[in-house]
Amino acid sequence: MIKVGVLGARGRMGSEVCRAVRSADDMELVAAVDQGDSFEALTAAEVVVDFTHPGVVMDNIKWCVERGLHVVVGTSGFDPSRVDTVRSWLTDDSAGNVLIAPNFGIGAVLMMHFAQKAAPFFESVEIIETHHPKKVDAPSGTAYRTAELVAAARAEAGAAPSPDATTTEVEGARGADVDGVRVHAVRLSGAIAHQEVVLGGHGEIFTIRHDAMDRESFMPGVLLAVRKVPELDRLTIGIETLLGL
Ligand SMILES: NC(=O)C1=CN([C@@H]2O[C@H](COP(=O)(O)OP(=O)(O)OC[C@H]3O[C@@H](n4cnc5c(N)ncnc54)[C@H](OP(=O)(O)O)[C@@H]3O)[C@@H](O)[C@H]2O)C=CC1
Ligand SMILES: O=C(O)C1=N[C@H](C(=O)O)C[C@H](O)C1
Repeated sequence: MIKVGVLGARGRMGSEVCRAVRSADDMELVAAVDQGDSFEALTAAEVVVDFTHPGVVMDNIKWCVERGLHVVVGTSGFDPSRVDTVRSWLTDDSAGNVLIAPNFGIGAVLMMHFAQKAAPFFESVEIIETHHPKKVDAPSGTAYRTAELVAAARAEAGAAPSPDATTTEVEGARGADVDGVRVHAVRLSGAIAHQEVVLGGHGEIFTIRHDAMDRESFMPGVLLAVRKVPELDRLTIGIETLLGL
């Protein structure tokens, strides 16, 4: 039995993770911790799952790895400098391993993978993410990661920047620039988590779209990460390699 602790246990994702862990035959939920609770109960865990807030997740990871706990992180807000900081905490062999995944949905991971593959073949690429209005960060971690992957694939292939003749604009009209890729964030009642990667070429537009209609969709990826993180090498970004991609 893998002993699992959950941080952010009363949140939208944390509560779903607690349910999924309780239902898994090979896991035991030993700690469910949220804002204001003592972290001490987490020391009974082998793996801690964090779905909290971008403002606190770094402290949470540090607390866990210093105690040799492995951490599966779903919380968003990871730019390259945060990733480097986490890596710097894992040089000691006594530290736990960390897996940070911008998205645990199998379809969302495939969307990112296909976008990366398609990106060098089209002149233009932009990303539109749509989320529920209670989401605290923009753009989403998934959109940010997709832009990084798309930009890296285009750079490796020697692709030119997406053409854009805009010289005057109302600020924000063209979205955020992430590594040269435009990312647009929509916040909409009724939405959960949705993303389109739109690629434009000569006389054609190719759209790769993913919709998460229920937070249950993230659970197979979270449970897979919990099972695998103890045997991974220090820091892993995304669950792509766990899926054989
Ligand atoms: N990787 C993925 O597949 C997915 C990632 N996410 C990400 O997960 C994160 C959480 O999302 P969501 O569940 O919707 O957010 P919620 O606000 O519903 O849940 C976050 C929970 O964490 C609690 N919390 C805040 N600070 C702490 C702390 N220091 N210690 C313990 N608990 C704390 C919050 O308490 P309080 O409300 O009192 O502040 C809240 O209960 C976001 O960054 C989101 O983008 C979401 C879905 C999928
Ligand atoms: O806040 C959410 O809901 C989600 N957050 C993650 C992100 O920022 O990409 C994953 C998913 O999009 C849902």
